[in-house]
Amino acid sequence: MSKRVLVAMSGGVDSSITAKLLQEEGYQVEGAYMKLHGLEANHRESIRKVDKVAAHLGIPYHVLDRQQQFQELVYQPFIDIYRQGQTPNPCTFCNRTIKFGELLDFAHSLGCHYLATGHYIQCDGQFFYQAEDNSKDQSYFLFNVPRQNLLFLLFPLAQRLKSDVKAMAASIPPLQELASQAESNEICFVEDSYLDVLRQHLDGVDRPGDVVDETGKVVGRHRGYMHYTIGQRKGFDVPLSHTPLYVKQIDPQYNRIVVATKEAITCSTFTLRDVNLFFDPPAEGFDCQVKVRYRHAKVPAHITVQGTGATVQLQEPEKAIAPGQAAVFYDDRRLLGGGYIC
Ligand SMILES: Nc1ncnc2c1ncn2[C@@H]1O[C@H](COP(=O)(O)OP(=O)(O)OP(=O)(O)O)[C@@H](O)[C@H]1O
Repeated sequence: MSKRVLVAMSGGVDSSITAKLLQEEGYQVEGAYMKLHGLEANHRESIRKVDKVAAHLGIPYHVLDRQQQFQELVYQPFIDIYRQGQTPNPCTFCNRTIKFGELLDFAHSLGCHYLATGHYIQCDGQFFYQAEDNSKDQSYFLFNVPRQNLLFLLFPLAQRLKSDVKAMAASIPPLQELASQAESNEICFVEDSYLDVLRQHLDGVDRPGDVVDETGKVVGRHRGYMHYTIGQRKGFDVPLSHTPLYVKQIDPQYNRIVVATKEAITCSTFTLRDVNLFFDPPAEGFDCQVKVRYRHAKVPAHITVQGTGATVQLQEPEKAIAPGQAAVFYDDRRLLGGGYIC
């Protein structure tokens, strides 16, 4: 009997082609759409597309309401972390707890052997590897998936280029509308700016405050501390400075940001919390390459793990080490794990 797979279907082109490819490979496919955020109109439109794709493929699909879990495990932490003056990475929370947590449990409860998504990532059951299509590689966001769950994951787009996936959809009449739609938002519940989301829940998002230098001297004004991320160079006003200044520290208690020169914001040692690894690390630590932001290049580093935390020692100092963001470890294209910057 063919193996059963649950495909996480968003109504987008990637997961629709994922379902099609698996069906062509002989899997018995069913879909699942999850209601995560509270944007009802978006759900209606997405479910309409899932329904159309499922009808074309002749597969059943489930609509799961996971709004409460999403609120608790992804959305509220996102708000809390910004309020604390840090920069969260909500997709990594969702991937750990919902997409590759709850949804995998649901797949197993149905009797499916595997869960598949339209992520651009490779997986051999033990490790993730960066996708063939570098421009779409989503490995950074998957560092926190529970290690034991990798055995049950399938990613048919691993070796594909986004352009080929779109071309494939464009050649199938019921999927054509998916091929031409714009890329989905980076964060599914942020329609325009993350600040609009924060404004719905917090006072003071746009409360101006002082910009100070490293000695504490007031040198300018800012628009509200939640507008900033460590390493940011724009969006605050320091009238008398002739050198470019960057955000070095965010002080939510006094609604202040500390700015400094580029040299002063670089650092080569920092610590991580909530570390997740796909292998057992040696006691003396290990060498790897680290990405401290999604769009940053990897840099060589040595990692020492202590309990659920770790210390990262970079070979060369980096700027913009932002608390709340993920530091993700690689061995060339292989993803080793990562943690959240303290
Ligand atoms: N609401 C959802 N319900 C079920 N699965 C989802 C949902 N949102 C995303 N996914 C799954 O997670 C994958 C990656 O999500 P992401 O938001 O990065 O979408 P994407 O790269 O634009 O993919 P797609 O074109 O399938 O929307 C999707 O391909 C899909 O398998």
